[in-house]
Amino acid sequence: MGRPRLLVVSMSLPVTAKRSGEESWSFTMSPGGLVSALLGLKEFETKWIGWPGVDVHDEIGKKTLSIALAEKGCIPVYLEEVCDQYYNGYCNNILWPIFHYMGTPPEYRNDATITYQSQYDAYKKANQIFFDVVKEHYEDGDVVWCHDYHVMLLPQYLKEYNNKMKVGWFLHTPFPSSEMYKTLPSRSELLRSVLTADLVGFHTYDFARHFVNACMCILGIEATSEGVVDQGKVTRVAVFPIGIEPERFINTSALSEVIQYMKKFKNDFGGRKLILGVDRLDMIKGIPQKYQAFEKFLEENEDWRGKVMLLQIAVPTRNGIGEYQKIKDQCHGLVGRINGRFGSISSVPIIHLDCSIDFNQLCALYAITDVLLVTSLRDGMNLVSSEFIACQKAEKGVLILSEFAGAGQSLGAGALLVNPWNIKEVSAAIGVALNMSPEEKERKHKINFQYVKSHSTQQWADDFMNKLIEITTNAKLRAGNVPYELPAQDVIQQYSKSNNRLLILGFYGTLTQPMKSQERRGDGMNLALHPQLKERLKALCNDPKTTVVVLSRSEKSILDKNFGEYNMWLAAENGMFLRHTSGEWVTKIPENMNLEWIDGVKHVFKYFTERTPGSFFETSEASLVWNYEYADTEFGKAQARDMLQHLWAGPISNASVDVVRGGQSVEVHAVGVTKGSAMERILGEIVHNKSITTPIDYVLCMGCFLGKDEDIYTFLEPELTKKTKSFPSSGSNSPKKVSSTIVDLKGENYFSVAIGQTYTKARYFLHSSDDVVQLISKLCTHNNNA
Ligand SMILES: O=P(O)(O)OC[C@H]1O[C@H](O[C@H]2O[C@H](CO)[C@@H](O)[C@H](O)[C@H]2O)[C@H](O)[C@@H](O)[C@@H]1O
Ligand SMILES: O=c1ccn([C@@H]2O[C@H](COP(=O)(O)OP(=O)(O)O)[C@@H](O)[C@H]2O)c(=O)[nH]1
Repeated sequence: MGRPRLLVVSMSLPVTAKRSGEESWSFTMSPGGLVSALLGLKEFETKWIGWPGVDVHDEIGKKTLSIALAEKGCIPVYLEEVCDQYYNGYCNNILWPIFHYMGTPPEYRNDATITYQSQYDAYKKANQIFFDVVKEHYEDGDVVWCHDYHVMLLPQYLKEYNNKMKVGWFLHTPFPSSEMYKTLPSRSELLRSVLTADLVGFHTYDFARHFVNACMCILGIEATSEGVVDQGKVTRVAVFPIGIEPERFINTSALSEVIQYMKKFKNDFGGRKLILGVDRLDMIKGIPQKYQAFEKFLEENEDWRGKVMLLQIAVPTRNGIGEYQKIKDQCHGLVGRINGRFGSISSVPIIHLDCSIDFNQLCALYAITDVLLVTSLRDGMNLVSSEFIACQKAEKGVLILSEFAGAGQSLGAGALLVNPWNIKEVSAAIGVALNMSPEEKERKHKINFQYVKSHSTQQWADDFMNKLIEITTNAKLRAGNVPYELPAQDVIQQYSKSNNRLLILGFYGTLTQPMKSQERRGDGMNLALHPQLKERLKALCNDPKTTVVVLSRSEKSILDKNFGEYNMWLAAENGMFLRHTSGEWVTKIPENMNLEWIDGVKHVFKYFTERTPGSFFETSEASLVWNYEYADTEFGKAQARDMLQHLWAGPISNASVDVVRGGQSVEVHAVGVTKGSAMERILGEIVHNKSITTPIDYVLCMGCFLGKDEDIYTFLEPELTKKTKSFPSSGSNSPKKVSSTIVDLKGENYFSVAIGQTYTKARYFLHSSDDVVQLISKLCTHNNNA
């Protein structure tokens, strides 16, 4: 199968257009790492959709620019009147600062036409325009790869239009902690849209974790090991650290023109050691902090004055935004002060250039640099660091790298990592770098060079695309496996044919009334059997051919109260305790299970229950569940998030427990306590107790279970039970071998059913416990007729 065509969508095209005549256009390369990185995508047939950097209002202009761009594989998106409020406003004045921990900017007060809402409206409109262009150029089978915070609504628009589209979204900036993200007024809509993509990618694990946390805290949805699940739809969240195209830098720095530049620059710098900075002139890059640290270094190291210089390439960016003007003025002020303090007639310590530079010159500078100084206050990745590593020659330079750049995680081992806010620390690192031995420089360089060489842009893109294709292909396969609505007729037919049936039923959400029709209670929930089930269940339980087990996370007393009068098996606390209603409870807690954490957790649950009206918690011997279903939803979510933080910081920090964040609950239990893992013990007990001789030839297993408990559905899958299972016998710790003939399941006599969810390992689903009532009624009718 050939590679699919790739539609890359990003705010900016790789080239910025400038009109040079009515029908003619010239182009320069757009600045920034996103463009540098994506230019490396050589192995895909790619069309790049984005803004050409200019507004074009006449038809001739639009047409000629489209033609000129088509030759470069680019398709223009004209943003026209929304451009300013979209790009300068919502993207770069609202999302950018929040994503980089610079806080939510206050609304403009002096211009009533520019409000938070007007900028968000422009954002929506612009995303709609991007969508229109994608729609026009999309061909069946294409992969649409959306880039960055500028197009967070695009995945939703695309999926609403055509759910079969393969859509990925990658964020090039940090994704902040949910504490910061939640200040964004449109936080939920943006998250929900991004979650419609098939794959969501980030540069680092921290960013991915923050994103998943935000989804859990803000949308109240469940996280899985692979991503997040929202209303049955799984969105994969994964980490893909971007790289550069190393050969491009290695080869360029070997060009004779570049070698000439190297000689020239060395000569120009008069033998002084060179500290280099290459950044867009952006607040996040920490350029003022860099200057302050260099000033401190010069202050404290008189010997180095006149022997070292800092060259800062401050690439112009986002000039339409006031904050970017301010940072420019601030930098100029600092440079003036420092040069005034430490300069001489023949030289100044800092050269600050407000411009881009030619690629060959950039490579030459990287090659002769003694120290590359990266002081980003926050940075998605920072490709400049990798580019510097790739251009090094025989005499190696040192990388000083901010721990707040994504690159800190990849290149930290071969760099001097610093906190850019700590001026003293950065100043000290400058000293260490300038005095580092050639051997140490070589050692550090080697580590990083290996990394840069082996983590190219192409590799990054391949990894993302392969994952996206794998996911969408599996999703297609899975689509065939999506559970079917339970075929009641088959359930009854098989039931009537069988002689030894096993019914495993959950309680909460399965045998209780559907949530909405239950009364809200302030004092916790009085879990109660659905009133319409009482008589019917009794009839089933009394059928000698049928064994009924209620397997619940609830504690013994709740099951006693609801089911004590029925002829059935009760498995409380996910199978930790078991009894037939005619007998006593038997403990199934493994002897070595550590339960010391219980009291601490109970304390935290009590604290939050008292402060969250409508919430309640269930406590049992090996697990606790805090439920906020009847509390205010938003407040409950926020409390759950705080609660988790308290738990991790205290009572469970070293305990072997699993913490499961359900839809509207937090559950803590000893590691490995799942319904599936309890099945062996339960079956062993039943088989032993009933002295079963004929195999179980019918299983109906229904529940509204947490993801971690869905192992119950697979435990009895006919394929798996073909193998011999060993069940521990009653009162003995040694497993008793029970042959697979104890359960004789084939495809048609095994029904695993998830209630109210379609993202499940179960074969079938039912909408709600009302359907369970219907089904059990039908089974009873069969009993009566038989
Ligand atoms: O297009 P601009 O608004 O001028 O900004 C340029 C780009 O800045 C950001 O780049 C990020 O992407 C890099 C590559 O992944 C990463 O190394 C860096 O840390 C980020 O800041 C922005 O995310 C892009 O959308 C802009 O095009
Ligand atoms: O005059 C210049 C100097 C550098 N760069 C490039 O800008 C990118 C900066 O990427 P980085 O990831 O470091 O930060 P970003 O600007 O994307 O935030 C690098 O590829 C640089 O080579 C540029 O476009 N023009």
